[in-house]
Amino acid sequence: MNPQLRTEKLQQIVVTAEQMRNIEDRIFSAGIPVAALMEKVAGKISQRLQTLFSEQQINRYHKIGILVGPGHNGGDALVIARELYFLGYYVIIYSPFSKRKELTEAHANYAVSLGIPVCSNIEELQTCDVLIDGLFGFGLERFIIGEIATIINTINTWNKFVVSIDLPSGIHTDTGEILGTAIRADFTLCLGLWKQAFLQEVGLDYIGIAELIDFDIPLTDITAILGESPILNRITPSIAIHSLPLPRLANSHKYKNGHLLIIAGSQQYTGAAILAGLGARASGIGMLSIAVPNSIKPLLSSALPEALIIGCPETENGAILKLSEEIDLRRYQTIACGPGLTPEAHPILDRVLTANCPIILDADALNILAKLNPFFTLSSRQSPTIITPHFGEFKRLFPELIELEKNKITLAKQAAELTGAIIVLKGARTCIATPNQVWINPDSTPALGRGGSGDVLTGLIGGLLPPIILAEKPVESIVNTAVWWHSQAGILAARERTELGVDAYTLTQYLIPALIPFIKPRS
Ligand SMILES: NC(=O)C1=CN([C@@H]2O[C@H](COP(=O)(O)OP(=O)(O)OC[C@H]3O[C@@H](n4cnc5c(N)ncnc54)[C@H](O)[C@@H]3O)[C@@H](O)[C@H]2O)[C@H](O)CC1
Ligand SMILES: [K+]
Repeated sequence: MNPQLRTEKLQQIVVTAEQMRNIEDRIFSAGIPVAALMEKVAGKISQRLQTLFSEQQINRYHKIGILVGPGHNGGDALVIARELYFLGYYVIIYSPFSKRKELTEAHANYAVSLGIPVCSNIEELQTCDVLIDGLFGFGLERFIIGEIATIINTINTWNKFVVSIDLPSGIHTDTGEILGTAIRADFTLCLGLWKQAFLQEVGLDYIGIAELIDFDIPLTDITAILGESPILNRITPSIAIHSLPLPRLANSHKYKNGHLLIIAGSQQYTGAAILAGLGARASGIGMLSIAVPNSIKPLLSSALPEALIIGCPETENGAILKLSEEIDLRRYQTIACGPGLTPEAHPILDRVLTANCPIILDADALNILAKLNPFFTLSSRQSPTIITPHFGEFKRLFPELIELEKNKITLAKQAAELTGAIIVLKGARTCIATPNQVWINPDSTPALGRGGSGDVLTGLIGGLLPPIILAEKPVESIVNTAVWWHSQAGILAARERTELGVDAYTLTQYLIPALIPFIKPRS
């Protein structure tokens, strides 16, 4: 297989500890000796460490401490210690365990025979410039307590540059939970396949920058364990780009690119409607209509001159009372409803739920939905429904699920199964769940954690959907695209303006620039 295609495919795959073990068992039964695989893997890590060290201006005069655990994560660390030693680095080994797995023990003995220094007291590592964490990998099976916990806590207080092998020691491979305590890494080199922990939010602050080290696991072995269409997937740039309605047909016109209706805003939250409109603008939507309370129509018209702004009767407090007579829901390929509505706009949700096109419900539409028996309401819909809750909104919608389950990925999947809706559970690792599959957006930025970001996303999803509906393609892939694109815009904006400089309006201005590097110009 072409190496680029392989890399692309691997970036999409996610495994649990059990699945990794099963895949590993298959390759061991096929004939590769465990020791040979460890050499190969640790050799690749050593190569990557050399480039990483030079990026970090770490040279052979710096001292590198190697933390060695009892299992094969520790074995990897010892092979790395040996390779770095041969390359001329100043390494020192520390292994606070009386018992080690046989192969790990053999590598420890060999390292000693070579004269690599070993220390017996954690304090001796305090003079190191870098620490390589090989205490535990995916074999961590219980809480870390006692002396090992103290060692990890001590290391964390030093603020050294730490590179973890496979996972930061102490992180649960599947849930990302901290099992008592965990190493706070600056960099984590995940081995072979992405473990679920990297897509969970709880462990993110411990993982640092994460990178996958491919060690040539045959794709057939991966497929044998995960199946042809795995349930859990990572969104990759090429998957996201592939679903965009590009290039446009040469004879395209506005109606071919679809018509979106956004129902949003109130006197209190005018900006939410504008931000959703600007999100939709970046999608390239053919026709954009925005229904708002009458009194804010002039503001919307000046912010979005290309859109058709429809003023609606409003309540005393300036929320939409009912949709204007001129709105015929059959005219749109998608309706996005919610940003800035306020709960007073509750009568309009009943009407939106009757629409025969895909609908996106966000913000106040979700708060209103929470009071309407969400399971029944959503599962009664015939056309696709996309809901975009953050965790707080999700809790209000599905309190029954939260009582039984903590894992966000599982929660989103359960909600999708029970409602038939596409659940976009927003956060640092947004997951998009349908009844059959879950996709996770693996890259984002905390810069997006501020008011208005979600309104932009709702508009963007809304604007991307109509051409997909007209082309009769499945809707979920474009939802993934919108989530990925939105966070790429945040990442680019944060890079150019710092993490403080990404207000929601600025974010809308980065949507197109974030896409440009990924799009081939029409030749
Ligand atoms: N994926 C692969 O194909 C390869 C993985 N490699 C590396 O091996 C580890 C997994 O190795 P394993 O020996 O199964 O597990 P660990 O090293 O993570 O540790 C298990 C070891 O630790 C003991 N233990 C577990 N929990 C605790 C605890 N809380 N306190 C104390 N001790 C604990 C347990 O009893 C075992 O003895 C993987 O991550 C990779 O780094 C291969 O090198 C290459 C192929
Ligand atoms: K580790």
